[in-house]
Amino acid sequence: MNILVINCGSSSVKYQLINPKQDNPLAQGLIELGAQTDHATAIGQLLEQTQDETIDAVGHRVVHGGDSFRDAVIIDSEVIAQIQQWVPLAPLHNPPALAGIQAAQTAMPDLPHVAVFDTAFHSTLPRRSSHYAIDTELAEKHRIRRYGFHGTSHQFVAQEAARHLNRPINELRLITLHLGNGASACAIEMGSSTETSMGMTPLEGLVMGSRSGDIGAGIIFKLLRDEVAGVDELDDLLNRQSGLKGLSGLSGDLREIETEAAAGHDKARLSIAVFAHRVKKYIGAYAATMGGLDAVILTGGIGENSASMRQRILQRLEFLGLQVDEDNNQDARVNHTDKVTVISTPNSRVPALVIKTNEELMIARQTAHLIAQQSRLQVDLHIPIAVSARHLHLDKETFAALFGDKAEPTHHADLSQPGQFACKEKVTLVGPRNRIEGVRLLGPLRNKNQIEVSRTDEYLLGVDAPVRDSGRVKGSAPITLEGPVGSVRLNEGLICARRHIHMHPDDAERFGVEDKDEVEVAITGGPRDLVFCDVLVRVSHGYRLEMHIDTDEANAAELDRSSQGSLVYTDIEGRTASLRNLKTS
Ligand SMILES: Nc1ncnc2c1ncn2[C@@H]1O[C@H](COP(=O)(O)OP(=O)(O)O)[C@@H](O)[C@H]1O
Ligand SMILES: CC(=O)OP(=O)(O)O
Ligand SMILES: [Mg+2]
Repeated sequence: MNILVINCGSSSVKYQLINPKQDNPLAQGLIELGAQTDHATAIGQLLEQTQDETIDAVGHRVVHGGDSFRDAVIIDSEVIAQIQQWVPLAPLHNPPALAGIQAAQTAMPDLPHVAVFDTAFHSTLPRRSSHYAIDTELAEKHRIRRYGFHGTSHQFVAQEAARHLNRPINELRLITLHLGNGASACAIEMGSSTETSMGMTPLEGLVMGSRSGDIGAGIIFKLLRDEVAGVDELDDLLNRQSGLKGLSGLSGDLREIETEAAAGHDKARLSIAVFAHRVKKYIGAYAATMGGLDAVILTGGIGENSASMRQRILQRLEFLGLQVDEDNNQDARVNHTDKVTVISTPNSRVPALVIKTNEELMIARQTAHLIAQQSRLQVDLHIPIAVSARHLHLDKETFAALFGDKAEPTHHADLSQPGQFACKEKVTLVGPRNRIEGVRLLGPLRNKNQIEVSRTDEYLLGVDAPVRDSGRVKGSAPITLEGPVGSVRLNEGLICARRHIHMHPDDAERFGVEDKDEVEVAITGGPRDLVFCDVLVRVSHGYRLEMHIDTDEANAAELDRSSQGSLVYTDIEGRTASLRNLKTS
């Protein structure tokens, strides 16, 4: 699937055509806007430049989605109206995004268009970090709270860092520093944003190219009262004439400032010092709010490219367990193929990583995921559910000991999985506390004994058997079996079977899952609906679509024999999407 990703700014339209399964884009470009080139003209040019490739969907970067969106959405008129609402809080970013969406929808009316929001990743901010300390009713009425931005980038580099460190993201406390023209820091605990330096608008927090970042609110009153500037002038002053640009008096481009600083320009030096100091301050703050730190990640044009700025930011953080290797820092180079470089010493307890961000790839992934999910909605997602009562599989030797040397398993009834059948033979399970009689054998015989009971059965028997995938009986619970001819004491073999779904490869393709995936299945439409998590998918040409659960699980959901569930998809990055739709019947 090829996704056209559009990032519309006030002065340019940036685009990339991406196959989300590949690191490098199929095409990319930047079209300057001007007197002759409005958004519609730019989109026209962009389509000419990509005409050799197919486009399956369009992903748009939208900076401010406020609290209206927690995830990417397919754009419709309602979504556009919502984005419009947040224009006053992102005057630099949302109007060009809306103009871009409108132009792209006009030019490509038959394609799905998806909005991916900078704010979405920060929808997990806890109350303590999203609230400003002002009157809560006033804040609520005017939707004044901290939303945070650059979420796509923070999330992308956090995932890359976890992959590089070979640690599950839900074990990590990360600080990600997106340092570009806009700059923000983020504290990420267990994969979720818990603090970030931008607030209600992208003006807050770190020093930026032309934005002031944090300043005392009193400064604004003073400038207004002294009539130094009106409201619009102040807006321009803080958004466009401050930050590195305001401090240095030169420009917002760090490269130029670094050149001048090296030549002795005092204000250029000051601007670098203030920038680095502010970032360091946030690192300390976030290490404290998270109660520790497992890695620091630098990204964005400055984070990826300026070794001297990285050095200033990270020096003297040994007390946090972070020690920079200056040679590695100087040599660090990242690109879309070699995304990650470690710049800390081997002994540094907290690694420091430079990571090439890729907001466009992240937008393409989320767009593709949403489109795939939509198309799955069109297909039949029902899964028949079979409730397994307690039963057992035996090996030849145990069968002979229980039923006699000459005996063979006798066919009673076919089971739904091809080749499997229920036998006439039954045994008694003997536990330390109680016996359970009449437990049916399933055929054909196997090479390992496996006795599958429910938790309730375990309590009755007085044993504690592990939850296991079928076939994994090593180290499982012991049990005694009694048959008509003899009894056998097994040292292992008793399990509580892990819930699973048998699928033919065609089903797996239709559901978009693979062998050994873990999925969730929602049971809806009944009197005791629930979602089964940790359901194992087992794919084989020999299987027929069916979910197997035990009697306890079926009772908990008040299921009868003809019940069906529906898959709740687990997406590429392991978060759960809300596709729990269909009902049992
Ligand atoms: N080699 C470099 N050395 C220092 N700064 C750099 C270098 N390359 C890019 N930058 C800085 O990165 C910033 C732009 O970051 P970028 O992430 O591209 O911006 P945007 O937020 O517009 O996407 C500018 O301040 C630029 O000076
Ligand atoms: C939110 C924001 O500041 O974005 P950018 O860095 O693209 O200006
Ligand atoms: Mg940026």
